Amino acid sequence: MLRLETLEIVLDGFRLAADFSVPTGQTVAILGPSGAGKSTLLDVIAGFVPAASGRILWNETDLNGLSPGARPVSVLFQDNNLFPHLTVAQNAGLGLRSDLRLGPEHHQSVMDSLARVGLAGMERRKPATLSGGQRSRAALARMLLRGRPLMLLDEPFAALGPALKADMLALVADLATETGATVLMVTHDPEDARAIAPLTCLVAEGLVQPPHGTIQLLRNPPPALRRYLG
Ligand SMILES: Nc1ncnc2c1ncn2[C@@H]1O[C@H](COP(=O)(O)OP(=O)(O)OP(=O)(O)O)[C@@H](O)[C@H]1O
Repeated sequence: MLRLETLEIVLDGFRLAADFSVPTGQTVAILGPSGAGKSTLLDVIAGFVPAASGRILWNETDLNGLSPGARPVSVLFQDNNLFPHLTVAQNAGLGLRSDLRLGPEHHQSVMDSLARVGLAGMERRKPATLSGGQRSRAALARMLLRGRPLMLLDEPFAALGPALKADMLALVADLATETGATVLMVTHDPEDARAIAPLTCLVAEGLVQPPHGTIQLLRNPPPALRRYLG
């Protein structure tokens, strides 16, 4: 279980508070206005930004003070964070070892993960030769290989067209089910939440609200969400 316990984030004039739990294996959408703090929340959980106070617990372990690499977390950003000079297989392989010293068993895992995300046969390609969707798939393969139980997605598919985005969301949902991962996904699109996240946290007015049922929340939005949805 992920627990944010009286968590407070303070950055210059910006403040954000959170106090709730997410059960293991759940997929939660993080929805809210621009500048509300959605990305900052993920950055704090991932360890890129320190919390001002409170605890971030993963199965009773406090993550505060652990470096990003030591946390049970992998992050997928919109730009996919692929290295242009590395092949698809090498980019994925970074999920296993950051120095890319991979043995034969690692190579097999890389091939398996690329096949799982639909990139079989593209192992030797460079990111620049891939479509946007294929780049997202390569980043997902790396995430699979990292094998971390907490997946943080920051608007990963915002640049993709609707059909491709739907495919990628379905792939994320399948991978989360297969691996039992807990997923927090920042999105601007309520339809993304509806598609794969049974629960949604609304971020607005300095507060990350505890997860609510997505369908119920969107059917009967509180004032802050109604303002955001327009
Ligand atoms: N390193 C930082 N130092 C100071 N303020 C910051 C820093 N990073 C983010 N902020 C501020 O924190 C607030 C929240 O930003 P954040 O990017 O988390 O919002 P968001 O909800 O993800 O927005 P968007 O939907 O537009 O991506 C903003 O006011 C931003 O300017």
